[in-house]
Amino acid sequence: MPPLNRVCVLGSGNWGSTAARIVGSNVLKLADFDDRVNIWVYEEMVNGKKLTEIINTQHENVKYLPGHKLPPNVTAVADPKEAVRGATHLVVVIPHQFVQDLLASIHGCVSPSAQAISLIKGIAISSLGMTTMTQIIHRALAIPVASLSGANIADEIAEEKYCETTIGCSDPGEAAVWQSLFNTPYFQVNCVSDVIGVEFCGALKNVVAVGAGFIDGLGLGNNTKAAIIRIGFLEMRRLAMHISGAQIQDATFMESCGMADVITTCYGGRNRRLAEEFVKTGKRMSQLEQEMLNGQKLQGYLTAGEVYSYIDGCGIADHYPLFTNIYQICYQGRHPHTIFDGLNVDFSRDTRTPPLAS
Ligand SMILES: NC(=O)c1ccc[n+]([C@@H]2O[C@H](COP(=O)([O-])OP(=O)(O)OC[C@H]3O[C@@H](n4cnc5c(N)ncnc54)[C@H](O)[C@@H]3O)[C@@H](O)[C@H]2O)c1
Ligand SMILES: O=P(O)(O)OC[C@H](O)CO
Repeated sequence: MPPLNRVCVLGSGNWGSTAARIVGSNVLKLADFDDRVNIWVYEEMVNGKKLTEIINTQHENVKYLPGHKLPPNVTAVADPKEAVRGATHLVVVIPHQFVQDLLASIHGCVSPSAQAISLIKGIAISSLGMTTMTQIIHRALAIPVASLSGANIADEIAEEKYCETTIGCSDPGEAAVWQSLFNTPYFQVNCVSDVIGVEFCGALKNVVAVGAGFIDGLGLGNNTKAAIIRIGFLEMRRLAMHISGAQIQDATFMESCGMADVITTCYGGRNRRLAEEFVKTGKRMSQLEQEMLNGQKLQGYLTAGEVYSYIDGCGIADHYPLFTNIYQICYQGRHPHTIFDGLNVDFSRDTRTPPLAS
């Protein structure tokens, strides 16, 4: 009999713990997967005890996903090298600012026949330009990497409220395996071949969420927020197409990872909530993150900085007035009302859809 596949979840925050809950339950139904699922936990003390010990005895991540039990076959491991040992399927789900350090810590420990999926919403800027998380993981581990992103507020999924998600995977066989690991009656997975398009959507919507939070903080209404969502969505698509061109499919933007995620994040996400407080209190985002999130991390204001450094470096910032305004409000002390400056951009030539025959 061939050896069983084994999953390791790298990350145990709000979404990481929720993903481990889903995968931990699904592997029990899959004959070719080992029941044991390791979850790498960035170790910390919670109420005088190690978080790994709490998870392994109470089967609950009391700090990042309180009130929801993890299946007992999910085992918390503090050493990332030990966590990935023997894993055939890596689920990478940590805040994007920590991914490089994590990958360095497991260098040489991952089986060359393993594969990975990134649930991270973020991008990175390097001398190579703007890179996605699947590209970074692939470069570090030299294994195939898929992406998963969608309108997925973790707390709602932990409560098993129906939603959809999108997996981007170029190999249909591997996509089917990832789907079997994640799909549940309340978490409906749709697979597409556009790996990078899925993750660009997930990363860039966090910047739009910051803009939506500014609108809420200014006390403006639903129509105004809808305008920011529409323009933000078009800037997301324009930037993704600019960077990866033909690799990205227009249809991806209509999946859960695209339009649906922009909507949910602009109404219910952490980035939106803290951006609203930023306007109301005048505090910095990093301070609000520390005060309000109990260790959870924001991606949106960091991504706004990364996006701006890229578009400014390329001399194309004037094609992205909303992203530029959000960056300048976050980092340069501009008043949130300036979010509307220069938003009358023509996006009509961005679509690749041919005109309908008359
Ligand atoms: N929470 C959600 O609703 C949600 C949904 C979809 C996608 N995501 C994405 O998933 C990714 C992970 O977010 P999350 O919500 O699971 O995390 P989180 O924000 O809830 O928690 C932060 C995590 O980072 C860990 N951490 C802190 N310092 C660290 C360090 N130096 N090195 C490594 N880890 C450290 C903490 O232990 C904790 O596990 C992000 O890219 C996020 O955008 C989140
Ligand atoms: O809480 P946020 O703003 O990090 O968003 C969470 C998810 O990405 C929504 O799909």
